[in-house]
Amino acid sequence: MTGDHDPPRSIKVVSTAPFIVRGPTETVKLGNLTIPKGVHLTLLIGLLHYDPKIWGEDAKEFKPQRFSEGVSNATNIQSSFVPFSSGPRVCIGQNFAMIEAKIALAMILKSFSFELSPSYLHAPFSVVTLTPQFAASITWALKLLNWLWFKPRKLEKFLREQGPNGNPYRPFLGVLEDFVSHENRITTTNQTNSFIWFGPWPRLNVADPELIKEILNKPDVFQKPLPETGKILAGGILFLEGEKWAKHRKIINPAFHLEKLKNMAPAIGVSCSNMVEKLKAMVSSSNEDWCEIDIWPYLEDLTGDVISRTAFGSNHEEGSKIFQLQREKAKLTLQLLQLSFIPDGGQNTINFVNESALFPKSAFIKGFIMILFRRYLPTKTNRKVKATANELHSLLRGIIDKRLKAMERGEAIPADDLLGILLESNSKSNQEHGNKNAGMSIEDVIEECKLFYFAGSETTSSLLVWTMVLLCQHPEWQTQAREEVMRVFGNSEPCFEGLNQLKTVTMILQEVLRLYPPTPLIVRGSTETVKLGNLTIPRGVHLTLLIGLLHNDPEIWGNDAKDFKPQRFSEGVSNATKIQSSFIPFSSGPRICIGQNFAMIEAKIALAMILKSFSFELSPSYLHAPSSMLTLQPQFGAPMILRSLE
Ligand code: HEM
Repeated sequence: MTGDHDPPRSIKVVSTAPFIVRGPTETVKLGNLTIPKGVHLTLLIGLLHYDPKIWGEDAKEFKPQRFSEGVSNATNIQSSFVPFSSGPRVCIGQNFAMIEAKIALAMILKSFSFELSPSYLHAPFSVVTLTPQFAASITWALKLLNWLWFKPRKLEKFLREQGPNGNPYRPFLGVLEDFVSHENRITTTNQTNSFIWFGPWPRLNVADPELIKEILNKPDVFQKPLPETGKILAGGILFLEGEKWAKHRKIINPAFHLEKLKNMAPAIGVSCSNMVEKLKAMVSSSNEDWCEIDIWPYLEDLTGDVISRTAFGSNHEEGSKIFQLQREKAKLTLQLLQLSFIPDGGQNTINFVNESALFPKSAFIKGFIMILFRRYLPTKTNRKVKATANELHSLLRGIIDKRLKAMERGEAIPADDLLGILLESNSKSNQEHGNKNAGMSIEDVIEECKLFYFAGSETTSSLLVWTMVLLCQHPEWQTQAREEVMRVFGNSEPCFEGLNQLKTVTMILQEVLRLYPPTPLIVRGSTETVKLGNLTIPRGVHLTLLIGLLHNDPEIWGNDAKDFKPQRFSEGVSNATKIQSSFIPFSSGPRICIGQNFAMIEAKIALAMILKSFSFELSPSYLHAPSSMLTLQPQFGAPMILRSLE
């Protein structure tokens, strides 16, 4: 639009053609009519040009001489000749078109005389020139159709021809039901050769250790599908890819080096000892020497508190507030998903092959729809999620700004917490590249801090709770672990140096990670068509890496695969199975969990402190219901009877 005047605000273009269409953006008066928004007006240029009232009785005749005195004298009604439209949006190319037409005509006239062939049929018809807007709508409609129907059908055919089986594709809620009933039963006997539907994407199950290894070793080819859905809960490195991921990973890595973690061990100890003190107070306030407590919320609080302390050190108070807000936000968001398992009937170990737990489909579908519209519907929960997210963001920004200002003033910033190490590593990266924007932006740092809570607290509390449950179910291992802790630490507080000597505790934690991996499955999608084993995987197929199933496979772990036997790790992880890379609770390859050492140190300190202070057994009210939403959690908590030992 290069006219001297802007088009009238109340009329907007709908399309251009031999006729022109307009639609008012608000109710307007037009002559005697009131035209509300939503009514389209077809401006019939053709009819106008043939109108005898305007052009005379010979309106339909070819009489160029009517223009002999110029356009303005050709009719008595001005603006009746609008082949190029009129007003501010008059055709910008009218002169171009006239020049071109004149040159072409002049050359033809110079070279030829011409007459109509007898075969000529006079049949002018109008081909609508699509406006970009119109074209875009059609393109989008076709894309949508392709996405929802043609592509899934093509992928399905492609997969079936190669062997894998699954339910036929049924768009919309049909495929959701498929997802619900299959994914969550973690299902069927022939896992690896089957797929389920997740929306229009087929998800192929993979539980072969070699294939899983191959997938995880090629993070550029096998990336996280739908990172946007993950970002609803957290941002940061977990959902980054390519160069940005590599940059963040390099900057964050130093924060998780062992010598840094060693410095964080005392802070972890403080959080653990605070929790133990609270539990002791509960026991001593009861009339007996024991007390029934649901240990799950205590462990959730513990791992959040540990991140608050280790991430923000001196700003621990603000860190705790951040944790509360983060948890509130995650809970509100998960409320929208409302997913849950029905208990599996009190089995001793979760059985990933024959798991009969089911999601209530209606709750799932309702939750899924709600999350889809989460950003658009101003529901009470949505508004609360947004307000919480804003508060969280400004708190984090406040802490980071304070630290950055201190750095600018040349003050020594605390470099023994995750945030300090992150900022230090970031500023090193800026210096190395001689560019103050080479590292992460403040927004990036904020996202990474939020991710520490998300990735680090639910996972570690999951490990701790299942460890306690299994130690209740196998009291002989509880006794052995306690004896070891007492041998190593005696009456002193557990410290970093002693953790390496906790062989039995380590074996127990590993066996729990095998049977109850906090992240029982991870998903990838290929960025291009690739060979994977005997299969060709086109882009658009998702791959579900069934860590839980892999950890329970009798062919890998033996016939006692489902039993709790920490002794299988007595010679270390590499000797626990014949097939290497079959134990991957922290994933593997370049994107292996950055916090695995952190998690193990935290779990050992916490467990050592609990074992020193209490003996524990399951309460009769305990219901064994491992439920996997994002991490494996006890759906009905973990009520236990704690007896004080000190
Ligand atoms: C028992 C505890 C934990 C388990 C079982 C666990 C498991 C995992 C797994 C399976 C992944 C890979 C996810 C994927 O690629 O889709 C992962 C990634 C990650 N974990 Fe952990 N995690 C634990 C604790 C932690 C802790 C304590 C932190 C930090 C404080 C942490 C931070 C991360 C981060 C940042 C990533 C993303 C790494 C990347 O993409 O490069 N995790 N974790």
